Amino acid sequence: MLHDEDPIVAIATANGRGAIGIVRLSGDRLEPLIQAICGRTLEPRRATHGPFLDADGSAIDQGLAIHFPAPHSYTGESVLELQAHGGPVVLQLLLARCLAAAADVEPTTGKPRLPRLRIARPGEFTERAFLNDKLDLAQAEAVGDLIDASTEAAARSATRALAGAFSDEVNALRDRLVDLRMLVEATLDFPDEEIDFLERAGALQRLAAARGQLARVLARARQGALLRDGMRVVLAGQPNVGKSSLLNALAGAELAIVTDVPGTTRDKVAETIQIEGVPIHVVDTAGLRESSDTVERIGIARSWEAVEDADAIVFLHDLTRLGHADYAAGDAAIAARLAEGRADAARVLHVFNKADAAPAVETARGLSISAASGEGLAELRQALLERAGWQAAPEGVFIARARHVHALQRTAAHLDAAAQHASAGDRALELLAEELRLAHDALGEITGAFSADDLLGVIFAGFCIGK
Ligand SMILES: Nc1nc2c(c(=O)[nH]1)N(C=O)[C@@H](CNc1ccc(C(=O)N[C@@H](CCC(=O)O)C(=O)O)cc1)CN2
Ligand SMILES: Nc1nc2c(ncn2[C@@H]2O[C@H](COP(=O)(O)OP(=O)(O)OP(=O)(O)O)[C@@H](O)[C@H]2O)c(=O)[nH]1
Ligand SMILES: [Mg+2]
Repeated sequence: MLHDEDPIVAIATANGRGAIGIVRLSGDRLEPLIQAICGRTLEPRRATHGPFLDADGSAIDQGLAIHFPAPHSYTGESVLELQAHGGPVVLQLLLARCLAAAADVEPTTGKPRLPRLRIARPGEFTERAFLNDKLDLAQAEAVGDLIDASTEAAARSATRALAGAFSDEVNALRDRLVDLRMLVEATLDFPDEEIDFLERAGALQRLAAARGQLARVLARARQGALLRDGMRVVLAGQPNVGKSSLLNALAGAELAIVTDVPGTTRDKVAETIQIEGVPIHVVDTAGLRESSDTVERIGIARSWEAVEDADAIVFLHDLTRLGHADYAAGDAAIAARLAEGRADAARVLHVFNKADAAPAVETARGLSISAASGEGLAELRQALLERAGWQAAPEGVFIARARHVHALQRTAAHLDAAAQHASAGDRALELLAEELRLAHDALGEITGAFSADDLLGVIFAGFCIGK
């Protein structure tokens, strides 16, 4: 599972640029290396100040060394941390020294004194933590999500998932499914009893309760996935309606060029903003119109590509020009093209700009805003959040991935099928058992914990059917 010919290979990385940088090693039998680099043995888990020695005995740096003997470490293996000054050169020297020391051989026997040491692959420390049961899969993924978090809310929810908030919910659900499966599997051994027995044992209420709990976890996982991945919003509309002005107003910075010349924006300008901690990837586009200018035509083609990719489209209109026939024709052409795309009515948000200079439209037609004065922007932010499906206050949310949402959806589908097989019309006990097994498998994919042995263990421990 470690993808290595030699399972005791140790891995190393050098991280950090700034005040402090760490060379971190994980593997087995690190003691000879500690002796070589630190010139002494280290008390377990105690930070010790001293020189990091080069091969000739000179000091590469003075720093803190910590040895975490297995299994009480991040990876569950023996870990050595050399906490040095955070300059790239000093860290590279230290890393090279570790690799060289590990390549060193016993003079008398010619055998290496250390396990092979190589540079770690990305994520390999956390992968080893997972393989050694220090973290489950959802927690290991949360480590990556914490590091990549683009907003404070995303970071906090990743920390919650890393601490096990998501895994705990999944495991509670799994325990319910295991209980149910035990009952159903036991019933299968008594053909006379069938579903009536399960009914009397309360299995069907338990199934419904598990389904309800799953729906709540799914709703929270969806919120978590939104915090992680955010939503792509495209600002589209005719030239000069104020798309670039709106991007700048939402971002609070002069990102895109604004002029009164129609056709100012030639290429996409993208920025990630956050609304209540939800990352919103906003793309400003070239104004949509018929054009004979080569460059502008390419820009407009890119606008349409952005529209295709978007989760939501802000179709921006200009209140000051609503009455003009040319303008109305331009908007109608865009609306027609939007209607050709995939499920677009649901993705399009009509927004009317320049409310500072012309009367607003009635709210049924869309939001009236002013990119210039800021009027209506709070409502627009709320409307975007609503489009994204954001409901929760971020406090309770744990980070999640599309993979988790899909696994939960498949679990839900199998539970629904199980309920169908349990129902009066169907009463197919074997199929009910099979759907519960599939639900259990799908759920187990989230934490990576599922294996058939787990379930068999529980069944054999919980029941003594005498077979
Ligand atoms: N210096 C340093 N800081 C770091 C890390 C690291 O590896 N090194 N981490 C890297 O991501 C994170 C902290 N994660 C860690 C998780 C577990 C253990 C650990 O020693 N676990 C042992 C003992 C637990 C205990 O005594 O409470 C264990 O699980 O047995 C260490 C760091 C962030 N900060
Ligand atoms: N009165 C008023 N003028 C605005 C508002 N928003 C933008 N404008 C003006 O409208 C003109 C066009 O603004 P832009 O933001 O460049 O418009 P655009 O939609 O990006 O235009 P293209 O890039 O050409 O497609 C500029 O003169 C802006 O100052 C607004 O809310 N009120
Ligand atoms: Mg523009």
